Amino acid sequence: MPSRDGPAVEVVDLVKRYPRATTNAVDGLSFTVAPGETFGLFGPNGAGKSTTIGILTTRLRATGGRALVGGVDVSRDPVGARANLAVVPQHNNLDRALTPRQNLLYHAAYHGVPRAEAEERAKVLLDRFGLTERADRRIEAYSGGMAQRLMIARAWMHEPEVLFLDEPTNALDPQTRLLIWSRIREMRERGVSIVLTTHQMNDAANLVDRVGIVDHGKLLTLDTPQNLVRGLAGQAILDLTVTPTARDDADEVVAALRELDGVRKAERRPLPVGAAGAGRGGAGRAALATLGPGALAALAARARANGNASTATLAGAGGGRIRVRLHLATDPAALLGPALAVLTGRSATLNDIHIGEPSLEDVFIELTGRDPR
Ligand SMILES: Nc1ncnc2c1ncn2[C@@H]1O[C@H](COP(=O)(O)OP(=O)(O)OP(=O)(O)O)[C@@H](O)[C@H]1O
Repeated sequence: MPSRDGPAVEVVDLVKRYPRATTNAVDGLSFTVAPGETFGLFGPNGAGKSTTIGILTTRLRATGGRALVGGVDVSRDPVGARANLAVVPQHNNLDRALTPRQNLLYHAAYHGVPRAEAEERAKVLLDRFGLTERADRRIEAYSGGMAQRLMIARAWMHEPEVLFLDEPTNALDPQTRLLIWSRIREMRERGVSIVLTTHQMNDAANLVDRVGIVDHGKLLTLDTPQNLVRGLAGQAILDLTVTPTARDDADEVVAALRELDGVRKAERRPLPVGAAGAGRGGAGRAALATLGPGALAALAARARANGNASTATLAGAGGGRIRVRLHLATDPAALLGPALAVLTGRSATLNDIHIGEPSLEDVFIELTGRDPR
């Protein structure tokens, strides 16, 4: 990577208003990306992420403010800025008149990469992205995932200082997603600065150094994923999968759990996929520990010894399950007994317990709300 003082990307009070729009799509955005940093720009649909990337990659002109890539002002010197960057846009913009290999070579030629070097790079990249077999066939035959792999390989052909990835894993199957995240990780390890948008925040959480969350064109927060998660009031999460009795009301079960000391918030969550199996886990990436049926039985025994000798059952119940997430301001272990006592008192069945930490997605929801845009 070229060594240069100063940030890889600098955005200062950036504003974009589209013609005839009544509000700004980007509304006074400021952030910097350090050399070698992987920066996640997250936000709900319509938050202004693609517009910001459009300006930084010279596809769009800003209405106000400043944006520099590799130290070059994108509106004063778009050609100079383009030499420093590559972009993988949200929509396929491959040249269908060319084969995949030709797409790579054409891109390299545009950026002045000598022919022999370009051919060697194309060979290596086609291989790394699993595209060698189809390298010389027409693009129309490509699936969405293959096109996406090719666009990332193409972006890498001139080894840019800054790589912009706009939803690089959107609408891809899990295998392609894994491959793409691992190639992005390799680019990061080689010192390239990366700006990426994604709605797959928990996938990206281990990859990004810092995250800026935007909404309505404004920056809501900017920090490392660890600090963002730590800053979420309620340090830990206790997920309970519960089957209330047929005569009980699910919302009242949640309300009763909410009353417990140390519970900051209690909410219904969707049941994890596969939750029909007794004792199955599945709180997703946030989960740190699952207590199996043995541990649950021990807890039940403890609750009974404490005088709650009613009819709580553990694991194995049929329908009517609900998932309750307790956000705690206290140690989750200290809440297990009282939570179990509440359920025992209502003759509810406790099917599964997960102790976890909030995820980046929890931070995102907390900041931007639950309503779809
Ligand atoms: N070409 C355009 N003309 C007018 N308005 C636009 C145009 N492109 C985007 N917008 C508007 O600008 C705002 C920001 O859109 P943008 O595409 O930047 O959001 P985003 O965060 O990238 O969303 P998504 O996650 O859906 O890709 C939205 O209100 C959108 O409707």
